[in-house]
Amino acid sequence: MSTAVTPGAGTARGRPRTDGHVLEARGLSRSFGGRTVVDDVSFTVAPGRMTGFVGANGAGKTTTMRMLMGVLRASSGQVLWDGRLITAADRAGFGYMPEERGLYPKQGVLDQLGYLGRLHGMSRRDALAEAARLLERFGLAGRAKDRLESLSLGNQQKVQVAAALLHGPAALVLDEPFSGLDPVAVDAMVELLRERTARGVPVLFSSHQLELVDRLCDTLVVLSGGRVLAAGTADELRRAGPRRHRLHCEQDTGWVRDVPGVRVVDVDGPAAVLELEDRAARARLLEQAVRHGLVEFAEIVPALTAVYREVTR
Ligand SMILES: Nc1ncnc2c1ncn2[C@@H]1O[C@H](COP(=O)(O)OP(=O)(O)OP(=O)(O)O)[C@@H](O)[C@H]1O
Repeated sequence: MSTAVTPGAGTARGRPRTDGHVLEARGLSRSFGGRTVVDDVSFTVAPGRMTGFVGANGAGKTTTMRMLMGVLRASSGQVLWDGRLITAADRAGFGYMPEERGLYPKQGVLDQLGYLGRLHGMSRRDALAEAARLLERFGLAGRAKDRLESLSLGNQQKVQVAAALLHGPAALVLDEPFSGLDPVAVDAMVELLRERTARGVPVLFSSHQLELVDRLCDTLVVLSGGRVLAAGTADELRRAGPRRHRLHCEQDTGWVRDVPGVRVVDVDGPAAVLELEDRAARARLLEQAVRHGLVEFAEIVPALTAVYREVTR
């Protein structure tokens, strides 16, 4: 099923801000040796919104993010910042966590962050102070003087995130920032990212951890085979799929098969999962259900994992 949903004005996590900047991919495509791996991809990352970028291995997420950041040239299409063509100066103000990471393994953690902060125009003092604060938030204050390569991979990852956040970026583009992090580190990172969105920063991150994406994201972009299959809030994507209800009675629910306007997805003894054609079908169903000892009738709110499977099927 292919679903295209335009993000609405409000979300379960609050109204989007209108005072920040908008990052936009417009018709981005990229081919390698004649093979198109990103094909006419368009989406926006709104100010103050956390946008999750999901899709199977090889769907084209990293390639798209590289084009957004200008480290890879697009075969066609544009990247816009506040509705105009993005510039190198705009991008220099972004925080980017590339898939290939790219800090210096032999350099000390704090020194390295201080150096990166200076590259972004911070004073040495401010860069070191902010780096120390971020390391503290990630529980790495005691490792500040250690060489990066002496840290575990998960801890190196936290330093990478700190590097992306250090200079107060105007937008964040993060390629799988959560992979390999323990649950406490995930929580610390969620909190840090939420602080940024609360200030109006647009955040785009890719992830294969759908439960996390569900918990964190205001908006989702689902990529498959280099194309956008669906985009919208998690609630909009849920609503775009079939609406299902769970019925539970005291007696066997096999009778539901004979109720006009009711499509049976599954019947298992006293429980059934159903799709209803209209309100009349619902009324007919409930009338019968009461006679069979109705215990529960409720709409099923699908997990994002189920929605994802549905749209990529
Ligand atoms: N430099 C390159 N040269 C040739 N093919 C490439 C290059 N970079 C990416 N590809 C191909 O483009 C496709 C998309 O890759 P990409 O890394 O963007 O996917 P992804 O969605 O980020 O995957 P994953 O979830 O595994 O990281 C893949 O088939 C990949 O092999």
